[in-house]
Amino acid sequence: MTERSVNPLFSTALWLPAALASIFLLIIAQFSFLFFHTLAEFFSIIVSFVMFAFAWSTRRFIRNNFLLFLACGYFWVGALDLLHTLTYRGMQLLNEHHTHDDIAIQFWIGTRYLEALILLYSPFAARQKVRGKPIFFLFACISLIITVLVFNDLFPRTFIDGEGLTDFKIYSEYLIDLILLAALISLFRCGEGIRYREKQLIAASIVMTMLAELAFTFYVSVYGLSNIVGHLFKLASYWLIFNAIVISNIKKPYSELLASERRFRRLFENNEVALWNVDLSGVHGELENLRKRGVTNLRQHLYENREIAPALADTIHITDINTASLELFSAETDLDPRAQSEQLMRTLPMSMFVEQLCAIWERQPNIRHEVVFRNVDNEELAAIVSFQIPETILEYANVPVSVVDITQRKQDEQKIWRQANFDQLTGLANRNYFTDSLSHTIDLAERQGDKFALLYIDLDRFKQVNDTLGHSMGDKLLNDAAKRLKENSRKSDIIARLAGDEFAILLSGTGRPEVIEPLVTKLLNSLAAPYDLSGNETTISASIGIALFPEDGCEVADLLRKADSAMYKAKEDGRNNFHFFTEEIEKEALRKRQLEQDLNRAIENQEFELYYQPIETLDAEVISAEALIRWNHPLRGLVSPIEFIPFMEETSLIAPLGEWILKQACQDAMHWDHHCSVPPKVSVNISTRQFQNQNMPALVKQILTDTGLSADRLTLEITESLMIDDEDSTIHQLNSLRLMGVALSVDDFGTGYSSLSYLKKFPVSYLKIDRSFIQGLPNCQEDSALVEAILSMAESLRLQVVAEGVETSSQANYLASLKCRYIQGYWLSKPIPQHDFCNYLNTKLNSHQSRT
Ligand SMILES: Nc1nc2c(ncn2[C@@H]2O[C@@H]3COP(=O)(O)O[C@H]4[C@@H](O)[C@H](n5cnc6c(=O)[nH]c(N)nc65)O[C@@H]4COP(=O)(O)O[C@H]3[C@H]2O)c(=O)[nH]1
Repeated sequence: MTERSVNPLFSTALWLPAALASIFLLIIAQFSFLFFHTLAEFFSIIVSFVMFAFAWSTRRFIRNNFLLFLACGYFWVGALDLLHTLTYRGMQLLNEHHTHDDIAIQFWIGTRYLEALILLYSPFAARQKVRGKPIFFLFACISLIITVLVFNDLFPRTFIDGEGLTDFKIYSEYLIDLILLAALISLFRCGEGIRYREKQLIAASIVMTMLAELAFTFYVSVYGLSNIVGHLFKLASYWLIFNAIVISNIKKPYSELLASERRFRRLFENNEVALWNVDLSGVHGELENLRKRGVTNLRQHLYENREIAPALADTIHITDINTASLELFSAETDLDPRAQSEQLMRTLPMSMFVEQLCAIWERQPNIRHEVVFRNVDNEELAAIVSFQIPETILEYANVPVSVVDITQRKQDEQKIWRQANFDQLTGLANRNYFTDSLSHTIDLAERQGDKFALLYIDLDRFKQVNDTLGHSMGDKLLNDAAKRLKENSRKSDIIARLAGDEFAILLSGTGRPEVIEPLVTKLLNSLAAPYDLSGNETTISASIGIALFPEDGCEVADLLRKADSAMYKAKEDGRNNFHFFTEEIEKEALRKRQLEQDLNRAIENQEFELYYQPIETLDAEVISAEALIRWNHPLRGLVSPIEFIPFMEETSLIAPLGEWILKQACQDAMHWDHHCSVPPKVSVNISTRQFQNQNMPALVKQILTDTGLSADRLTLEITESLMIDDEDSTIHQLNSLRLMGVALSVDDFGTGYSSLSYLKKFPVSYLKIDRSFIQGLPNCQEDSALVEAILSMAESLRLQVVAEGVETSSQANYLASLKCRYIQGYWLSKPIPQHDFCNYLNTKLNSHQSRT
């Protein structure tokens, strides 16, 4: 309900006392007019003084300018009314000269002018800043002037005995009524700062005063009826203004307090944050006692007297809790909340309580703690406990403490932290956590002069397990390997999975190889033991590189890199091995890094060039030419592919270079078409990596289309290792190439794997007997036997054979005697630059033709 909708003028509580008082005064008037007059006037005088007392004493809290202005004015109105009452005829309190009708009425008129003007100006005062003392002084002066005028007979006559009221008196009353009318209008038009309820009551009060003034224009005798009526109106007017100013202003703070209490109670009850009202007065009292006993450092005192803190904790009581608190305490709501809260309080950590005591002691304004504790169901909870230290002693009895349950947030944070720092698959630390720990261990070891070792572990040929048994089995193996690493390490060691099949261990507290070696051997042995992958028994080995702190480095990246390089060295040394980092490894790694940079630049600057080595029949007919790459190094001159091809195969650089070689070789073969009468085929070496990482049939098809070379002019030289991989995708790619018409040749035949069964599966056309078997011919019996066996096997499988590395005529003749049709080697020609190869072909053709 709005304030405007309640009209205070219709309230019985307002009119009933006024009506009763009027009846009472009317009865009195029948017996003694003087007594009636005195009572009626004293009522208004008391109202005026009470108004002033109330406004003056509350001016700093209420800050109501309107009220203060009115009250200051009414104080002096009351004072003048007192003079009016005391000078009334028959009062006999002053001497005879000063008590007669005219003097009392003069005071009356002067006072009413003052009152009317106060009411006229008060709405304007409501909008200004009113300073009490000057205003009070101003009204004091005006009242003094009126008093002086009246007592010195300087005030105009208002009443003449026997004649009645003078014109001055009557017209003054009219004028006062006019001023009051103006006050009424200004109250509603200008009184913006005044509450509507107050306005209504004051307006009614003004109307009553106006009626009173009118009544006072009628009497001839001061004891006449109109005088009685006028005084009753005045009584009503003062009663109304008293209600407007005093009662409503006294009621207001109480009703606001009540509303605010209700608001806060709602806020307390319906708050989603757990709120406890805690009685800290006991604690406060005890702390004050300690202070009085001369304790200056509470923390120190509590440390020296351990029993104090728990004793103080016992003085704390929870006086109130809200519903959110109940949820915090227990899932079972029928438990006694107060008992639960007391029990919960006891589970809060004492360290937190000591901190809070110190904060109260130091009079810190706010206290905020993150705590972990157990609720009545013994569940672990995390919460933020916070409260404000009260300003006054009284408030210590009721300190609101908020307890925000952050258990879920903590769990989420923990989960996120685990995800960010631990490997999901194995539960080991991840690279992030490991590098942080490494950095921390370095700092600590530097300060304490400790040593430690960093182990970099890589599983050998893990990819094969993954590819053959599938990723889930690969994951299981990684998991089992991680378990074995954990089982064979100390608790203090930090074990991490850095990526894929790479692990690392931080062995703190030891940097001595004689201690590390047995441990690493134990790790290698445990990793090499068979794994049961859902029925498939699999073995896998590992290679471990070791870097030592501080000998090998004092930086995280440095140590990791060096342990990694040492691990590669262990792999090169035959796997299932470990290697400590050495300077030589570093140099080798540096060389490789340099090479990688150089090769990258070489690809960009097109520093590569193709040479061709002919493959011929024994009667000198060039049937093909093998493309062999050379690197025109700006400083080193021509660099052999032996130096860089294996390295490029390790990195991803082989793909762009292999593509360039294939395209260039096809273009060169097309060039021979135009410059040689019998152009040969072209043979291009393709590394295993290219088949694994690229779609070779698509690439070959694209290049053949781009260059215009027909597929039957192209032979791809592949290694045995590619076929031994026996992957579906490889078989598929080779079949596609063969179907396109591209011939396949097995390079370095005989050096690879013992099983020859792959020859049945793969669509190969040529076998190239490795140079190492040709070198011993014709004298070495073993080589001769092997070459003979290869030739006879090839014949039965209908495969063509090329003998590589033929350097002498005796080798060539011997091969001819064995019916080997094709040969390649320095005996025929060394690899020739592309721009000279046409000459070679033409010369060869001429001599072949002249011979035939
Ligand atoms: N001692 C001796 N050596 C002879 C004789 N006849 C040929 N050679 C050398 O034997 C290598 C034959 O090539 P490969 O076995 O495919 O072995 C090649 C091949 O595996 C690789 N390679 C060369 N060019 C390429 C290429 O374009 N792509 C790829 N992927 N690998 C290539 O580099 C290896 C070495 O190539 P090169 O140094 O050019 O060495 C060539 C060649 O110069 C001989 O009578 N006596």
